[in-house]
Amino acid sequence: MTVTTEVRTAARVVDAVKVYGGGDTAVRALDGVSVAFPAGCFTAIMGPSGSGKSTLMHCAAGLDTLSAGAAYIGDTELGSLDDRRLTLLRRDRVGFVFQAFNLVPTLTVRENITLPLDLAGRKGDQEWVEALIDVVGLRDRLHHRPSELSGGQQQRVAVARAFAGQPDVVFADEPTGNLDSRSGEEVLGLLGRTVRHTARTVVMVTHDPVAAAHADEVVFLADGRLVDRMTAPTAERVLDRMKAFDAGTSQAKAFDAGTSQAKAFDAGTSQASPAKAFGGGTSPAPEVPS
Ligand SMILES: Nc1ncnc2c1ncn2[C@@H]1O[C@H](COP(=O)(O)OP(=O)(O)OP(=O)(O)O)[C@@H](O)[C@H]1O
Repeated sequence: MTVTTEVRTAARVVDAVKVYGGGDTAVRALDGVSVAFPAGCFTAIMGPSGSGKSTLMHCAAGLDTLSAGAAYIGDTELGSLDDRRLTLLRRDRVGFVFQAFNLVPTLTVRENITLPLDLAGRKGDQEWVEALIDVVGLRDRLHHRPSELSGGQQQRVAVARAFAGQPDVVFADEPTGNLDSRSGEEVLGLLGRTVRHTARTVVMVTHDPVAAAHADEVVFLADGRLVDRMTAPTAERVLDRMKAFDAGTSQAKAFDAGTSQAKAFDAGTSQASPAKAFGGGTSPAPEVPS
């Protein structure tokens, strides 16, 4: 007897193309990417600077739109949704962790964790929220404000907030970029444990092979294309794979004046993302419940 196990897909893009700008200055940031992020897995997206990692994440998460192709959360095609439905989908079915934590400074740790539920007017699953608080190890800090926490603790709050509404998928954009290596390891361990213990899904963009090694699988982008995948990654193997990119692009890099431009765009998009991620409005900080 043959037993086939169907792997559910939490998010995917099909033939994804993203072009920024037009005419001579058009940049093809995604050039026909098809990739599925399996449910219950921790996937890292890696690739050289400017390869399209953030663009892929933003389009897969519904923070930006594709020029061609399709993006799905579960079976929902994002291009078929109007702005209101897309905002609701992001709020109810997607969690986000950003490099800059993006906690609301005037709210306590507990209020920050339950913010997505409060904004949605949902009570959520109390047992799940209490378990999350224990998993992130912040029970004795629940009444503190973010400014009273270390960077690592703040990011642990952001991780708990991302999972609070039991989303289909949590997207993490360089979640350890602002942390020292020890706090970074803690946050990555936490993401990995949450995926394994709760069968939730995480998709993480990172530059760091050590961070990528926490994932179940790494997908590699180069020049807006999916070029490789690696299961059961180790930091050494990921580093070796990245070195192969470096060898291939070192000549081109000598003439590359585009990197700082990419960073500037990055700064722009990561500023814009949190507002959309937590309600879709234009104000960067959500309203504070009294
Ligand atoms: N808003 C934008 N307008 C124009 N070009 C953009 C914009 N955002 C990104 N790009 C370009 O698209 C390409 C892919 O950028 P993206 O930020 O997705 O790459 P990345 O792999 O995340 O880079 P990094 O590792 O440096 O953050 C780059 O060439 C970048 O310059």
